[in-house]
Amino acid sequence: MEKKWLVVSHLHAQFQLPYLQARRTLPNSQGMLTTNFQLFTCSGKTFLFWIGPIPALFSTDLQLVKQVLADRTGLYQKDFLVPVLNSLFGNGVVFINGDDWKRHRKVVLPAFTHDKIKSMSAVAAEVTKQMMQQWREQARQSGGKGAAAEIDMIVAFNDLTSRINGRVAFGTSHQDVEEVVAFMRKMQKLATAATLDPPILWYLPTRRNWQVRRVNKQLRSKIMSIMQARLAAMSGGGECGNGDLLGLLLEAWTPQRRAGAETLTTDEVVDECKTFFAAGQETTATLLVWAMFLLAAHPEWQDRVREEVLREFPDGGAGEAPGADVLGQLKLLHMVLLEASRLYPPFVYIQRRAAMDVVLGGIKVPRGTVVSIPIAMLHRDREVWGPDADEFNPTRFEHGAARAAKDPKALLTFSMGPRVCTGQSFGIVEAQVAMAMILSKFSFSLSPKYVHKPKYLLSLTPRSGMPLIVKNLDG
Ligand code: HEM
Repeated sequence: MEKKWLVVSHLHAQFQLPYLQARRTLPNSQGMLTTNFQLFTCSGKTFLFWIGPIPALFSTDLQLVKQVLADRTGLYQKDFLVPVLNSLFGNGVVFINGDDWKRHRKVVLPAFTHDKIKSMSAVAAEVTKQMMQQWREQARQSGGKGAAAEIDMIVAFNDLTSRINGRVAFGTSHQDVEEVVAFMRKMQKLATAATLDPPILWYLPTRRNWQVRRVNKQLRSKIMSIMQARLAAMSGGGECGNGDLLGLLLEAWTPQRRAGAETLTTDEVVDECKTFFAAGQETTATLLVWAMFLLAAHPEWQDRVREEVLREFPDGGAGEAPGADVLGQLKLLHMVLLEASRLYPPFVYIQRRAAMDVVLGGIKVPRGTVVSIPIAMLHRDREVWGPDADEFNPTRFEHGAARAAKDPKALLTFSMGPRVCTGQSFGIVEAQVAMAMILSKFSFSLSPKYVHKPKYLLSLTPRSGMPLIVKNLDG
């Protein structure tokens, strides 16, 4: 085949769509996803579109996608296409490249060791216990039959993961943690709203852009004050580490970068704090929301998983964190989480930008081209996942993620290759702990008010909330 730009002419109408509009319309619902996917399969899996003046390849060709994600030579780089993401993540490990990325990754990786995940699961259990207490109270107050309450899972899980991530990042005792969390949530809301603006507004001094700057400044000064307080405690003979992310970052902190050393500047420490929260909070909340939705929509699976939880973790509601041995036995729960993350991946798309001219899947790709990787669509490819790709079928993960589809790397919830999610185990364990505890004490079903209309902004969430009727099993 001649190597040239591949332009699928009868998708011309789609090229006209501004990129973000396309982003909003493509994965809107299960039906919409399927329709668009058929459009792609019948017209080739890769096409060209434009983000303003920037050419972009959109591909559902798994082999091409793997070639991009597995690259270790720096051919495909991360890039902020939406400037507000810069305020949300800063120059943290998610968006930087090259030697800077290696240096940052080396500093933050110890935050994700087995021991750290173990202490995180204790925090997750404690915070989940508090949330369940609120649910019980709401059920009691509703006075409804069988002590049930309607609870919006989006609100509940964003609150839960904010508190867990805030405490894991900054330690459990610091009074400022709640404030940092509130600023981060504000920034996330502003960033989400900004993704809907026409791109030209991203660069103009709009009211929203001023707000972003203001909140970013407040956030930075709050993180700085936490850093100063920790340093003061250290100079008074206290512990620097505290075992949390901030402790690790402070160990690597020098106000000036020293060449060749694994050090972080002040701004880089602040940005890594923001990144830890921005990369891990909403993603894990989204995974929990969709897992609960799927179990509410498939009560037979809810019963099966609850049975497993009660067998392996009879003390679930008492608030003890299930240990690694218990989590290892919750196989059905793990399968359900993987299947939820396949059908509703929190990151619907990820992107890279070609750092030089390359040939990708037989297509000549000029330097600067964006490669857009639609994880949600790849996860529903019937050729890869089988004819039931659109169905909820956790048993496909019975023998692990690598054997669930025709290609062992087909599950891209956490991406793959050198830039794979560092918080993968963290997010999964957090979700396992919360789900195990909830399942052991509550049953849940979809509220009649629920409307199935997923929308994708920064993550894939239900457009009008996720109200579930939650029933206290203890009556
Ligand atoms: C269910 C939860 C999560 C999902 C679905 C998820 C998904 C992802 C994906 C798809 C990427 C790759 C992004 C890209 O290539 O552009 C990524 C990267 C990353 N994630 Fe997660 N993530 C989750 C939880 C977390 C948590 C809890 C943390 C930390 C607290 C975290 C920290 C990171 C970091 C630091 C990166 C950047 C890695 C690098 O570029 O070297 N993630 N995540």
